[in-house]
Amino acid sequence: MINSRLIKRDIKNIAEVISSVLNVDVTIVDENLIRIAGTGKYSDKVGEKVSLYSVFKIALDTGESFIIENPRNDKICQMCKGKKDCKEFAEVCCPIKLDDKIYGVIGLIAFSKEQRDNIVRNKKELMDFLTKMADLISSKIKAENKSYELKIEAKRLETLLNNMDKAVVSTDMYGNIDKYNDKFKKIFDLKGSIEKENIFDIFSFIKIEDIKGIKKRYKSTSFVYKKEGYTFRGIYNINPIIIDREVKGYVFDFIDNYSAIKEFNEITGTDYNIKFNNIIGNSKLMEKVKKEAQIASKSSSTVLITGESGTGKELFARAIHNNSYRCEGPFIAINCAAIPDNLLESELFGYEEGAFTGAKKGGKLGKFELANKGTIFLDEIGDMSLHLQGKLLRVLQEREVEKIGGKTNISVDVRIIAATNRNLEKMVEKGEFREDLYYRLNVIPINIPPLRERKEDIYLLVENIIANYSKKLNKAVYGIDDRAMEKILSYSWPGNVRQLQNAIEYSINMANSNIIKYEDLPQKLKDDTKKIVISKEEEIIPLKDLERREIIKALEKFKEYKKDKEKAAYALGISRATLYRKIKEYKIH
Ligand SMILES: Nc1ncnc2c1ncn2[C@@H]1O[C@H](COP(=O)(O)OP(=O)(O)OP(=O)(O)O)[C@@H](O)[C@H]1O
Repeated sequence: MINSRLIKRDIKNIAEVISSVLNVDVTIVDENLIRIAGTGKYSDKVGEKVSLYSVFKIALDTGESFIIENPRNDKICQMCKGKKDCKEFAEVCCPIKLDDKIYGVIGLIAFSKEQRDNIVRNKKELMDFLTKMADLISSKIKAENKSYELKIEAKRLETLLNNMDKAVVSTDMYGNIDKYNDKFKKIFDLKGSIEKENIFDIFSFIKIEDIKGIKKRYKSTSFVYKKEGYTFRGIYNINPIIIDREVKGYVFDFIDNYSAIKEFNEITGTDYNIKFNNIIGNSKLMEKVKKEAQIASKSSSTVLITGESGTGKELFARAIHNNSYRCEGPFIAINCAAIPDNLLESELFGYEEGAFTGAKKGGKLGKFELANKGTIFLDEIGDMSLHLQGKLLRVLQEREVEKIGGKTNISVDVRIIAATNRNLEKMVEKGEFREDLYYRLNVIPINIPPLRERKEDIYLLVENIIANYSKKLNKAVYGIDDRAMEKILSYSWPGNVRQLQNAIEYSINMANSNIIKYEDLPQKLKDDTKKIVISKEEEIIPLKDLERREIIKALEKFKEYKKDKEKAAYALGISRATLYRKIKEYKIH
């Protein structure tokens, strides 16, 4: 389409050149037969549509050039509506072609015998000249199309950049800025045009020497940006632009801590937006705990959740967070038993660049900093070393974090929810847990009772778990038969809800009808009958002994396997960290 004003002006000039060289009137129409240029008699008719039954239409349709030496008598003129009134002495048509597409036609009209003779005499030269003029117009259209495409491309890129969640900026290989999105200026509080400014002058945390010639993505480095009282923390990546194995520039992307956590949670699927009504159970005991937790969610005091493994401590912690005024902030969970002590320290408190050999460039943000304005969930707090307990106590008292190798403390606004399945009071008595920390943590205690103490909840739990897992496993299992349910109700569930979930998942996998039958249940559950019967006849076995025995059994069973501990923990319905802890606790070798 010949749309732009610029190109129409060029075409008008070309029409005038042709007219003055050949001394004839010129008309140029576009592909819709609209006159886009005209000289002499036709100069007033620009913008009008020429007849559908004109020779222009034939030139458009056939893509052929032709000369009509005897208008009215030529066979082309026979279908022309204006034949009767035609005053033309000759006519020449030359299509404007570009890449097999016809964009219009140049037409010359002779209104005198002299003009006609001139045309007929110089037929060949005239055609060559017109073809060249048509090519000139085509090249202008081509350039125009290209610039239009580039404009669309630039707009598309700009829209794409501005719709990204991240702040993005691109530079040449020396760090001179060429493109950036709105978010980039916004989050770093940059005013006016920053084009051609050097990124290394804006950010002191990135040095050209560090990235010069890097050929791989420089990933997930934390930064602190400070500008006139404005502090901004986040994570950045540097992506080199490589052409023919040479670095031609860089694209930097930045994300603030809060969005980074949100993104992480979305990717890992951990940010299930748990609310209190997602916690299943309507037993009196459960209703009471939920009520307590709901009250706790409205306060900012520290919460200590106790309960056996798999009772839903993390679930409650999430529900408390999501029901609190901090719900828009991050929820960061960390398992204190799963990480070795020295790593746990840097995970929790972070470190400064150069704090120790092997410390990452740019340092590391600790979970406390990441959880700023949100909640930190310290799971298995009973497994934290005394040294770290001291550091945690300082955070609770001062609301400040001291980074490893850091010179200044960073103040944080974080709510702490701690959880444990160990008896902290006993640990305090034995000197294994700091008493002062225990009281600081135990401001709002919440105890989740084990499943065996609230068997009424099992009905609802089973119903929900079946619905969830049959969907997940894509199996049409809708219920459970009485015998299987009886078994489930009589079992003691040392691994609580997590173990129940595992058992139902297993049974759905085994089921070959729409309902779970007794035969589909895990062997461990079916075997349990015998034990219960025997123990009833003989003596009551303490739960701890039972637990120890089952753990040994599971470890024996999987000892030849890869990831034996993981498999044993799965079979027992407890987490790997809990298994390790219990191995230690029961002194199993
Ligand atoms: N009342 C409940 N309603 C629904 N799901 C539950 C309930 N209690 C626990 N669960 C589910 O059981 C599993 C274990 O729960 P969670 O991880 O919260 O337990 P935990 O007490 O923190 O365990 P651990 O001490 O081993 O870390 C999760 O999948 C959780 O969703």
